[in-house]
Amino acid sequence: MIRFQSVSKRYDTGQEALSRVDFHIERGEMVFLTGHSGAGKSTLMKLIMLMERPTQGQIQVGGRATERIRGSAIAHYRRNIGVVFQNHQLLFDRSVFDNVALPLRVAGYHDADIGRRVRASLDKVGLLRKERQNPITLSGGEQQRVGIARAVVNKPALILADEPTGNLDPELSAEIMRLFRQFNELGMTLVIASHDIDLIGRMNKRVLSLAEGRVVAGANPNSSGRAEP
Ligand SMILES: Nc1ncnc2c1ncn2[C@@H]1O[C@H](COP(=O)(O)OP(=O)(O)OP(=O)(O)O)[C@@H](O)[C@H]1O
Repeated sequence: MIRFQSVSKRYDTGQEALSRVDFHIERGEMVFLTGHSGAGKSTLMKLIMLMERPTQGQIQVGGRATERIRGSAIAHYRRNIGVVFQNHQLLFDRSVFDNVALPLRVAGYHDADIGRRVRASLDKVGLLRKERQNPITLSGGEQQRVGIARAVVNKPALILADEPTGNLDPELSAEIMRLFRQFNELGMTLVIASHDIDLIGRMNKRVLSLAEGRVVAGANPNSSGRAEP
């Protein structure tokens, strides 16, 4: 699903965020991405999203060489990737329903389709009853679940989550992880960047570890990159 081959990224400032990174994530895997602050986790995600381009090396996503994806093809490519952020980036001047509907409206879906898909997605995260509320009236954990419903409403093959539990207490974090596991069981591939070593340890999934822009563990599906219990 995702293959990095000798990928380096140097920003215009001269900072080398990733250095000759090699790894492979198979379709249907759920992988944690970990490493200290500044290790390159967000840069790796931005390269997959085509928000940044590598200075060296090749990136394949879904069997496609991403360097060939340019111009108007980028928006189309991104529709197959759901993104979840720590600060979920909800719009507080619209309802929960409208927030989740946004990617479908951008993609030009018909209203009837939008209604059906948004409700199915809100149902999965347990927020169907709150569709008319403004997200500002929801708790932090509920807001994060709205962000997750929006990320999966398109039924993407791949979900990227950057510190999705950063602001949440341990119980809510575990709940978000249960949701991610359910999506994984439905066949989605997930890459989750997190600092939360305890939480990652309990999930018993592969851990891809970065240190100073290099992969130090868990580069391949069969590598022993699991967190210590
Ligand atoms: N747009 C940018 N321009 C210049 N340098 C950048 C840019 N974005 C990131 N960097 C640098 O690249 C390195 C890796 O940053 P990145 O954000 O990928 O790390 P991270 O592992 O996600 O960190 P954190 O856990 O703190 O979010 C850091 O040294 C950072 O300062």
